[in-house]
Amino acid sequence: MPLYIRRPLQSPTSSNRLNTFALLQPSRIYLSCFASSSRRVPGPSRQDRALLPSHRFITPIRTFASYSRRQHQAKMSDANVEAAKRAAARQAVKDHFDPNAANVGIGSGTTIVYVVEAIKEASTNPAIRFIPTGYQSRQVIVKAGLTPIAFDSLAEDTMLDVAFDGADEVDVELNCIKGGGACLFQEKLVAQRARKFVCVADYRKKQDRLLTNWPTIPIEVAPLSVPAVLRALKTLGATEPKLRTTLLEKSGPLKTDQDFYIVDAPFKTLLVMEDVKTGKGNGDGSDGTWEVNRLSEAIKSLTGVLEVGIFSGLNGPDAEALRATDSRKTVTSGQKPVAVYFGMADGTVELRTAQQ
Ligand SMILES: O=C[C@H](O)[C@H](O)[C@H](O)COP(=O)(O)O
Repeated sequence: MPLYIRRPLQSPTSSNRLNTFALLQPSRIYLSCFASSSRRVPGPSRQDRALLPSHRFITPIRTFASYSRRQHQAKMSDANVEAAKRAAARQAVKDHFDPNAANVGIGSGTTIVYVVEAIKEASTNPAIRFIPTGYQSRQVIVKAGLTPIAFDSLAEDTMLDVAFDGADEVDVELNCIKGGGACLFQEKLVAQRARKFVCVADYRKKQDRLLTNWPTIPIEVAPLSVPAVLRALKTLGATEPKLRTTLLEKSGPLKTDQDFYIVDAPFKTLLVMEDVKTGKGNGDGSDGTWEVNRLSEAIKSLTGVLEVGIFSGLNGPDAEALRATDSRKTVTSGQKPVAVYFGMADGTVELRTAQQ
């Protein structure tokens, strides 16, 4: 149902109060702004009313005190999230970074900055080579005074000792959604090349199932294929897949480090394998439910899709063990983390590991 709300645009004073009407609809936001002192706040215009056959009109009375309290709470919660990321990063580095390592993968995003900070505190050994997963990741490595080396400079048989990265959401089986910051292809390359992938995140990312809090699956797509991929995603059950634009919408679609585009596809909350075993859904899309691995494969098979932002299947050590017994060498590399460190709101760090 459309929602008609009024809210202050800035902290109100008795002489000059800025109010705004916002009509929130799924596809449109109407905004009208006016200054008022003591005069009565007008309701929606006739034109707006025509657009709103069944609107709700809410007129909250907001004081300066409640306004600044909200701002203060938002700042506190931002600080909380950053503290959570830092705590998780420190613990992950303490447990998984070996100062004698040869090659270490470094992911992208805001959390990885704390991982690099903790690595730098543990060692600045110039012999350790850090493999970035994109432009921002390389910048973080260079700024920390560590030694970056491009992924394609690695000898073919060289495995990374460990790769650290963030995630947008993680489920109980350690499947991850990644790509919220438009990095996923190089992150997957690096995770698959690592003996172990260690994920670091804050409490908002810790969920039982994927697509619980995080709304969409990011997919990296060749620009030419975007219309066809959008259509195909709808047939797979994505409700309203969208091409991601830059913050300044008029600048057009957002480009990845590969000069590709990102499509964000919303699906119903995904099932884990256990859900399919216990009859919670077919998990193959036939009844509207998708199991994580099945959806990842279905999206990856679309022409024009470079990579999908679901990290699932095997983890590094499991892939290694299977490969040792696989004479045909068909086992693909692991891409799932062996451990996920979640910084919690109360300052503690929770650990989910592959064995749990
Ligand atoms: O595209 C970005 C990457 O997949 C990030 O690792 C992911 O979005 C998590 O980012 P952040 O640490 O900023 O939450």
